Amino acid sequence: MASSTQAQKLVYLVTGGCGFLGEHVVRMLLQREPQLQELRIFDLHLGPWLEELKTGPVQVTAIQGDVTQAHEVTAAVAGAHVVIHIAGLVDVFGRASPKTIHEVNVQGTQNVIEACVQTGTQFLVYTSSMEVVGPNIKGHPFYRGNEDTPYEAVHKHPYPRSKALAERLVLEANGRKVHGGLPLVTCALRPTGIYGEGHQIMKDIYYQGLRLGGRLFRVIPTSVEHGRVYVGNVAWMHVLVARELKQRAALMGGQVYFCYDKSPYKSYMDFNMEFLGPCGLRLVGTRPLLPYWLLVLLATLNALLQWLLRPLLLYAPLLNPYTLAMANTTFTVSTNKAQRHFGYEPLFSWEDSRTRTIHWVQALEGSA
Ligand SMILES: NC(=O)C1=CN([C@@H]2O[C@H](COP(=O)(O)OP(=O)(O)OC[C@H]3O[C@@H](n4cnc5c(N)ncnc54)[C@H](O)[C@@H]3O)[C@@H](O)[C@H]2O)C=CC1
Ligand SMILES: C[C@H](CCCC(C)(C)O)[C@H]1CC[C@H]2[C@@H]3[C@H](O)CC4=CC(=O)CC[C@]4(C)[C@H]3CC[C@]12C
Repeated sequence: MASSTQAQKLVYLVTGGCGFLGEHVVRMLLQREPQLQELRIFDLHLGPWLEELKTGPVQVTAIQGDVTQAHEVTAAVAGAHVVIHIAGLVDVFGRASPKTIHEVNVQGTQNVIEACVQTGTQFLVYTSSMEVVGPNIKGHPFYRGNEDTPYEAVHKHPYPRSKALAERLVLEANGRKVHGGLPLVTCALRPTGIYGEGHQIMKDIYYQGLRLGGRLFRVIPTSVEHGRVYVGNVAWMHVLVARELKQRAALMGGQVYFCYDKSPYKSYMDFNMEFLGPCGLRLVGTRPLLPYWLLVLLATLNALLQWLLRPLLLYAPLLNPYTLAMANTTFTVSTNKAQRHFGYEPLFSWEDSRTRTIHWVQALEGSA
């Protein structure tokens, strides 16, 4: 395979390229990566929108495949210069089993690493998550933290545990010799809660509000702040990291970067209201309408019901002990590491991000 210094035209592979973040990364690469010759999009489920991309100057190759199948991953990676590994099972609601989450997120990532090593692909960018740090189950706040802030990361839930294990695999693989003798260069991006066009949870909460007569009810105090980042800026960070990793391997290899932008620090629901408010929803209550102990009880009941009903049906409501703990724990980042290491500045201002997200909600079917 040609090295990046010889080749002006590059082959990128994006795993999970048809998901919420993946689609934004794919579109951003096509718009803003001039060195791109071929873009391979690997996903379990290919989206019909891929067809419209195939008429442009860059060769777009859609590959239906499963990251848990090593041979499928190796075939897709062979000949790629850069792999952006986004595919993952994002489940904090108990829809998938812990085993499946581990297989996709950990074994899938191991397969991607081994495929790079076997085929001689030198650059690997991994989409990790803020969840590899926290919030932890003890409810310790992480307030305006950065990549070096000490924090007691305790992972009991299968999703954050899997992301933490996978991130470690990626970072430990930095420096391994790939086929041909060159070193593998890896790094991991840790988005906080991503929002923007295509965000399924935002959509679910919006429809829930419509069903409740245009109202949502406050259950978490405004004082609990939650880190959020616009999907367009997360995509932009991926494009930049993938580009700069080739030039600044010594500095960036083996590093982690939080994904951040200028989105305001707010509670999860107050933040969502920035978009849902202009779309006709109202958040009832300036303080939580239910005492916290009652929420804990309801969340525990939901978990019990999920377990009891599992043989019959999948009961997976938004509220469970884990999501309650997440929503009720301050976790915000304040860092400029990405700016210092590879010149990242958010591409979209907060105003742009907000407007784009509002337009997307307004265009949803059944919108008020
Ligand atoms: N949504 C969020 O707020 C955050 C997400 N992340 C990470 O970003 C990545 C993308 O997340 P989203 O776009 O939100 O999720 P998503 O569910 O919309 O996208 C994940 C994509 O991976 C694909 N996929 C799942 N299992 C696969 C398999 N076995 N083989 C091949 N493809 C498979 C899915 O089909 C989907 O297209 C994930 O790795 C997630 O852990 C990190 C931080 C925050
Ligand atoms: C669903 C939660 C909000 C509803 C809580 C309720 C029922 C009490 O009102 C969401 C609160 C925090 C979210 C998570 C957070 O943004 C971090 C994440 C990172 C990821 O890598 C994946 C998604 C998520 C776990 C995200 C999921 C929804 C929340 C738990």
